[in-house]
Amino acid sequence: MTTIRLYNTKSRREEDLQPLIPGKVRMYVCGPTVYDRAHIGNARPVVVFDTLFRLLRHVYGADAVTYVRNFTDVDDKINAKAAETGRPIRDITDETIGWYHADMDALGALRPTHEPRATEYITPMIRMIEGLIARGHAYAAEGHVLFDVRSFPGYGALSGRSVDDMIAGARVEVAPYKRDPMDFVLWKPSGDDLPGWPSPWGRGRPGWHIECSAMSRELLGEAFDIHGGGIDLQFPHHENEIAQSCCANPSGQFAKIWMHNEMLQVEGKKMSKSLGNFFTVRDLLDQGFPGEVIRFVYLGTHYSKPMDWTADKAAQAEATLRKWRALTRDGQPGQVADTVVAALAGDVNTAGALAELHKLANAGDAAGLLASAQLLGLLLPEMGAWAEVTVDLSTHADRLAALRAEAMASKDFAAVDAMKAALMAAGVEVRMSKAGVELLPGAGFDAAKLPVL
Ligand SMILES: Nc1ncnc2c1ncn2[C@@H]1O[C@H](COP(=O)(O)OP(=O)(O)OP(=O)(O)O)[C@@H](O)[C@H]1O
Ligand SMILES: [Zn+2]
Repeated sequence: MTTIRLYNTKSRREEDLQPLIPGKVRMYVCGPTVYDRAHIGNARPVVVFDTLFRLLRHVYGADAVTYVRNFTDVDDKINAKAAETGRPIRDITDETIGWYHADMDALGALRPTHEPRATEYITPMIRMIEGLIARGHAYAAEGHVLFDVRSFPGYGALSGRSVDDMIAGARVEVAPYKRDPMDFVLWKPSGDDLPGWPSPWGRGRPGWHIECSAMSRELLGEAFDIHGGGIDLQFPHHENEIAQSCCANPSGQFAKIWMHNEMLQVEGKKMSKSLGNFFTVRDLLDQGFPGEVIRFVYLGTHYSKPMDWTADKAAQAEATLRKWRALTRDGQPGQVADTVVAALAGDVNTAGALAELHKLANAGDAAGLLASAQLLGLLLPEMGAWAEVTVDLSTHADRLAALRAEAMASKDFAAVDAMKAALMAAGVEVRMSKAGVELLPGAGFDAAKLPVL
């Protein structure tokens, strides 16, 4: 059986994946807080861990892999959205989950085995908090329950920092009910206008971190193989998850391998809602970028490296996929190439796997290309509709060539420039050379926007 090697953020080295239960793999990935459309940064962990999920299913068998990704549907940002819009919280979270599914399906991401909603796991959260209090790791104060960070010597091990360094570096909330500024909230009180559940500490709601600890324990057990998420979650979220889970279940070891995807950036900064420098997956799909093209762009960069979205990368991805789709159009998938599996098994080296796909295409191995690309979530039959669009742009090309010939004589290029701009606005790639005029439908092509001749 193929050995999969993964970089473990916790041990800071690559490790062989050796499932705790031989032959079965359990993976948890932190999912979205549902109050708004996912931006393309939020989609990066989805594609990364979907690719790993597909590899695990290939190596261990589809039924041997359990993948859990949660929905955080109780959060102050959701409450704020409800207050701002006057809409019921459940409407907002249901609608956002529907969008999330549609957008991530469009990127070829398989649905995880379980997608728990935090609000359906309040009882296990309360039970876990009670356990933490009983073991002396948490304390109740003024309707809140706080985790006592100093009670867990391993705090900071994931990010490699001491508690004192963290206090200096983080913006920690100082509150009168906290024994230590680093102590974090497990439970907080809710007024009548906010969502709340009865608890031993009064009506209230859970803190964010306890959700993942409680849901992973319910669905995967006290110890499991892989925990993933964006690197922005390493501290404090994952550090807090480890503290909660290890203290509540001292015999378990929680997650064995921690994986973190680097950030999708805009001009060197993390794409994020708070910075306002974001656009959504839906924006790209609406502009006509096929989901498959977006996925290909993500796969071009290793998950541990920051990446930018550029139109240039999308154009290259689209050209490659058109070629591969044409090559594999009438064929059936053959064997997945060992070279592609080997690349992915080396810490999910997706860029390396794409390089192997290029080799298969160059060798004319259509059946191998199709099977191997599908392992990466590409060239799936249900994602190919966009590539079937064939358009005849020859009339437009002839007209542009004629305008250019006139302009050469008159030295007035205004009409050429206007026609070129109109074609580009319709998503047409315009290539003009001495040899002639070539027009190709590009990313975002929309026949309805073509200039009328
Ligand atoms: N720019 C980004 N690049 C890659 N992953 C990201 C980026 N921004 C958020 N993520 C990841 O998206 C997932 C969903 O996170 P969540 O819904 O909490 O988004 P968020 O962090 O609130 O977004 P924002 O930072 O824009 O407010 C997490 O795994 C998080 O690490
Ligand atoms: Zn989490």
